[in-house]
Amino acid sequence: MYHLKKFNVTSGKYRKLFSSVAKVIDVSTDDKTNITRVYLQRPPVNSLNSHLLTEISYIMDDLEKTKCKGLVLTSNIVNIFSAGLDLTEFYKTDIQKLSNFWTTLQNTWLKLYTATFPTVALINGHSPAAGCLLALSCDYRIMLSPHYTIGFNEAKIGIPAPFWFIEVMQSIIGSRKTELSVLTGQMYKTDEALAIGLIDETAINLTEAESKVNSFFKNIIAFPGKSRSLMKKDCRDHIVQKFLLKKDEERELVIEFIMNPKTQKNIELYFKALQNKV
Ligand SMILES: CCCCC/C=C\CCC/C=C/CC(=O)SCCNC(=O)CCNC(=O)[C@H](O)C(C)(C)COP(=O)(O)OP(=O)(O)OC[C@H]1O[C@@H](n2cnc3c(N)ncnc32)[C@H](O)[C@@H]1OP(=O)(O)O
Repeated sequence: MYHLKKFNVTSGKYRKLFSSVAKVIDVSTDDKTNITRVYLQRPPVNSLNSHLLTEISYIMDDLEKTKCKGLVLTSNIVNIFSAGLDLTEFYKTDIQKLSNFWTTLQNTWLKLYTATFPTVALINGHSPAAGCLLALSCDYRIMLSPHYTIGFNEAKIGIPAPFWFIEVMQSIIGSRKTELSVLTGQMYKTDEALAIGLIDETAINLTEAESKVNSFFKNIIAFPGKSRSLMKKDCRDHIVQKFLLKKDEERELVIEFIMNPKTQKNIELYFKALQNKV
């Protein structure tokens, strides 16, 4: 359950706006700029389960209502931005739970992708699969170097990345690079990601990253009217419309695919490999 609390913890630069019972997210807003920082903090690896996705979804709703001027999406977990979807949501589940989970993912993604305010991903750790999607769905990406990786690795698990994951990547790095990337399940190091345009800037530490985040917002914050958000809508609308058209059909395909015993076996093996890695 998510609560909006406008309590004034104003001792620091930021005032706390939100709190959630399980605290899988921390949120703070700069009083002067009305730019909000959302920190994912679901141990151990910020994997996206129903609860975390629902929290993100509520926050997106609240930020739209409170006329947020900008969102910075980042992580409070050391070395991890997000490990992508929580694979336990796929493993030994039932149709109703899976259906609810997928619907939550779809709805939450749509809110992030169509946010009317500017969004920046400060990628301060590894970002595979749906973690990569979160970052790609923001308007701008700044990633810490050199140790982290980002990309769609779904091919390696034996589950296809959904068409809208692929189309978002295509809109950023183009069709050929996306095809090469998803078919090989390639994870890119920070500098490689910059070279193919998957991210916009790199930073050697958090201080430099924050300074780049501030420059991004400084450039656009004074733009008058709604022209920026209208153009963002135009740039993304072809993906959004296709997504809305196919959303229900896709959920059924996902259920069929994930519930298949062969897929369950692949997920089990992948989990074992994760646990046994040296
Ligand atoms: C036409 C038909 C279409 C049908 C389509 C069907 C389905 C579509 C769905 C496809 C979409 C998928 C998107 C996804 O996001 S799938 C998830 C992909 N994510 C990963 O593969 C990440 C795997 N994890 C890692 O690579 C690493 O854990 C790491 C994130 C780089 C962090 O490494 P490290 O710091 O070394 O931590 P550990 O590896 O030791 O992990 C700690 C702990 O966390 C567990 N874990 C890791 N990732 C996940 C995860 N995604 N879900 C659940 N649990 C995860 C890991 O097993 C460890 O657990 P233990 O401590 O118990 O060992």
